[in-house]
Amino acid sequence: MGRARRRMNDGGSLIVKSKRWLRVLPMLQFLVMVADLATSLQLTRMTFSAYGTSWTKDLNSGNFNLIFEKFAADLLGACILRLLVFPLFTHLGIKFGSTTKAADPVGGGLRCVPCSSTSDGLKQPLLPVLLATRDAVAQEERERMAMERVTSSGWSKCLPFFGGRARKDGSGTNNKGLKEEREAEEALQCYKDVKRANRNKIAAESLVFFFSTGFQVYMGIKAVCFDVSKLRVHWQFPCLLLLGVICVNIESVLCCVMIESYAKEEGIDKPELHSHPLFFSKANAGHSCDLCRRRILRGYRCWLCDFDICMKCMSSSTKRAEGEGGIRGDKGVRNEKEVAMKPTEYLYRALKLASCEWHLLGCAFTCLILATGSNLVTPVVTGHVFNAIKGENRDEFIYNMKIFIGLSVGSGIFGSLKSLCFRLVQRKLSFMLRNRLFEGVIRQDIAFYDASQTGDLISRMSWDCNAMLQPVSNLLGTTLQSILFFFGGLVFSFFISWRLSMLAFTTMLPIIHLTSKYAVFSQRLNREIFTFIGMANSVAQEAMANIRTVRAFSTEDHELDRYRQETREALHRGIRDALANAGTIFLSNMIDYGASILILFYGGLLVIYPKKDRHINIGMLYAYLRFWDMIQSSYQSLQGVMNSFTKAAGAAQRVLSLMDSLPDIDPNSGRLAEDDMPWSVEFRNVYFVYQMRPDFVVLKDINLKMEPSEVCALVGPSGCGKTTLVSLILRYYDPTDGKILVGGRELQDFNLKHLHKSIGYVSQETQMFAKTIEENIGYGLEGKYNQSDLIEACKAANAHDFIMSFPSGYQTRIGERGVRLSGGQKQRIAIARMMLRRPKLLLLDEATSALDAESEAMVQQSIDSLLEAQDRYTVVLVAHRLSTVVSANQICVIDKGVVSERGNHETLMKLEGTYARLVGKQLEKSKNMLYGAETEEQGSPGRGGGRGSGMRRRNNR
Ligand SMILES: Nc1ncnc2c1ncn2[C@@H]1O[C@H](COP(=O)(O)OP(=O)(O)OP(=O)(O)O)[C@@H](O)[C@H]1O
Repeated sequence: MGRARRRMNDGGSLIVKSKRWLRVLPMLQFLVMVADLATSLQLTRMTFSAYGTSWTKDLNSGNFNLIFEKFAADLLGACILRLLVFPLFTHLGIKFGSTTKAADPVGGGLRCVPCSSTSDGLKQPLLPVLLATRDAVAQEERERMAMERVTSSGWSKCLPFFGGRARKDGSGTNNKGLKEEREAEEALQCYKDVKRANRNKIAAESLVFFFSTGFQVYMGIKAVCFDVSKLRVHWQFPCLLLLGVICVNIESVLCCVMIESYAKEEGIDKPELHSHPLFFSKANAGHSCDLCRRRILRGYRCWLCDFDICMKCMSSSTKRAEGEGGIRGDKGVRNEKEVAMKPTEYLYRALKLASCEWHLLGCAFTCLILATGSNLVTPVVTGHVFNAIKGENRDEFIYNMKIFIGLSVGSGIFGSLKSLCFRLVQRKLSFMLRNRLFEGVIRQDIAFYDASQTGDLISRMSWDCNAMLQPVSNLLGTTLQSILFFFGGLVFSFFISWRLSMLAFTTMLPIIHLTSKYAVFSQRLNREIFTFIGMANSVAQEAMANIRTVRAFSTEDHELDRYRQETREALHRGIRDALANAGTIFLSNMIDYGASILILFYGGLLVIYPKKDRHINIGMLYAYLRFWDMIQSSYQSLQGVMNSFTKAAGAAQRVLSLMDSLPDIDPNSGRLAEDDMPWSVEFRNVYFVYQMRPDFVVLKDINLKMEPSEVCALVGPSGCGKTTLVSLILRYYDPTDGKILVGGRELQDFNLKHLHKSIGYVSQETQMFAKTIEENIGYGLEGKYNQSDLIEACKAANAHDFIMSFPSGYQTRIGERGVRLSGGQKQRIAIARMMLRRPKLLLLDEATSALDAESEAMVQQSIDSLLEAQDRYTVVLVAHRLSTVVSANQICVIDKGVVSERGNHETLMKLEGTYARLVGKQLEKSKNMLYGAETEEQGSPGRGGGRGSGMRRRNNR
């Protein structure tokens, strides 16, 4: 971590460490206090020089007004009090608000382990995994033999009494359960400590704001009472007073920043699990762990990017390797630190994105400045109009009205032009961002999809894109406008009446404090709401995708409950947010109205009872009120932008991290496959481990050669690794160890996009698009085939006839994932799709598994004709039905990830090994089924047509 940190590991507790930049804060505070003291000294000196020091005389004469004015001159006293109070509260806030314990009882000494590189994560585990597998097998064998010994000696009956295996297992689980329970208890205790510390922090900060408001009120009263006409230089007093108010504000803000920063709750750094600090939280009750997907009651949470992790995964440092979520390439989980986003970085990226529309932006900014300028001058002109009305001055009235109309028209035109330009920029950015994000998603390695959920990705593409872009237009439009309004309003209002301003500004600080506290609270709640809605969407998406299974098992209510549970959680948080929002609005409105009352009351008095140094007219009072509104609303909108800005930085990280992440297997690099190259495929000492199952070696030391134009069949029990071999030829994954050669050259040297053009693949699960049949068959070949090619391919796949039986023929739309077709029809379309591409290397992974006997016979016929034309294709055939593979040149039997037998049908039958056993079993099964079907047909002629025909079909298979 680049940040300078001092960490102490104190028996599982974490002492808060300082950051170098924090040392600047006390120095800054000291400087501001010196400036404050100097200002107060000067103000006091001026007051004494104006009034003299004989206020005891006034006390005797009972001139209390004068006494107060003189007493109010004692600004030095207030300043000294500030110098004591602010540091004291800061100290108390840091002392009692510090989280000396981070809620990490489970982390122990693990948390600081640096993650140097995750890219070698896949290479490393292989040896340990192999050793662990060997040990596990040996252990299992030992246990089995021990059990056998016990069983053979007749002790098995006594097992329950002697405990034996059952007791061992039971106690193990118990111990584990107790440990987890203890860890959860400790985490909860730490969490309570952290909560208490947070409460202390908030109390200290509130006291700081309370006192600073008091000091401001004091200065406001002083401003109202003080008679500047007694001074030789009139403008010095208000300016110094304003400087004093600014100092008070800076001091109180710095105090709070110091309390927040020094007593900040430090999250747990576990870079091997997540790139941001993690915080223990009870608030994520109901969330799912992003690694194991289990629901969690208590766990750890990243407040930056909505990452949740359960206690169990938190205590395991290797979980991330097999956990879901995160960005993962073919070489393992990406180190997200590389793309971690700070708000400043976000700002830079957002502006960089927007910079391509510089001409629109330039136009928008010009319009914005013109529109804001007109809006700023309008209240003053309105004031003059009122004054002209009150003074019944017709010429002045007409003159000011003309200016007013001009300003209104100008502001309207420039305002709408500004909105148009910013909106256009936003739309164009949205278009660009979405396209780039989809490009970023679709180019990821297949390993990325093994660990991702479609719902999450879709949410990134919709919610996160919106959240990221929202402040871009706000930032460009509203922020600048609000800044101009805010400072312009301040300057104008100060010029109209500095006394009113000093009085009115006393309410600013409490409003800032209130709204900023609410913003933090609301931000947390809103993040949780987003998470719950995302989870509800995932539930809905899953249910809709599997609607047939849902209907078949009548689990609609169950799915509805799951959905409702997520939305209910979102609702509860929404209600809490609404209540807090209402409370904040109520309080800040009250304070705001208080300010307006003060302005109206004191301003009204100034209008009604003019004194020589403190008089304003009715028009200016009206203008002042308008400026005050302007300041208030611009401040509120600035705060809104800041909130969405922080939110957007989180969303931007999720979007940009995906956009920036390049796949480990780059499909565009490498040499092009020559047309006349020999299409042999060779596996040399290939090992393979799936990232999501790092403890299981799927392929072990595979050595296999498929000669050009040869048919190589892969057979073996389910789960032995046949499909994995095909995936490696397609380079969905790179082998964990060893090499794959195509045409004698390493597969990794080829340009994958080009290579795939020469490979035809029919997968186990046929994948269709919600398009027409023709579009599905010609997928990826747009315009590169003619109608006769299409029909020829379909005839070869025995698909032409059934396609023509549809009223719209090749233009029939087949629905999402091809739901309007049968499994067999889909498989035939997939075969036609493959044939149309005229591939050199055919990969058929159970290409006929979904076909009925008749269709299978037809498709088998077409595959046979393909296979017969051996001089054209090299074929890798995965099949469970051994009848399909009899004629293959080479049959490889894969068993538990190794090639156990190799040869043609005759050779393997002579070996009398696994293959012969598999063939025997299938023959026996077929015979039994045939026999069963026949007896059933004979025994119950009445029912024969129904059940018997089904049995016959299975038999044929
Ligand atoms: N994406 C994946 N992530 C983790 N493990 C996987 C993944 N795909 C497959 N596996 C595991 O790898 C092993 C081999 O799977 P594979 O699909 O290659 O088997 P197969 O021989 O083709 O099986 P079948 O004949 O049933 O299709 C299985 O144990 C499976 O659970």
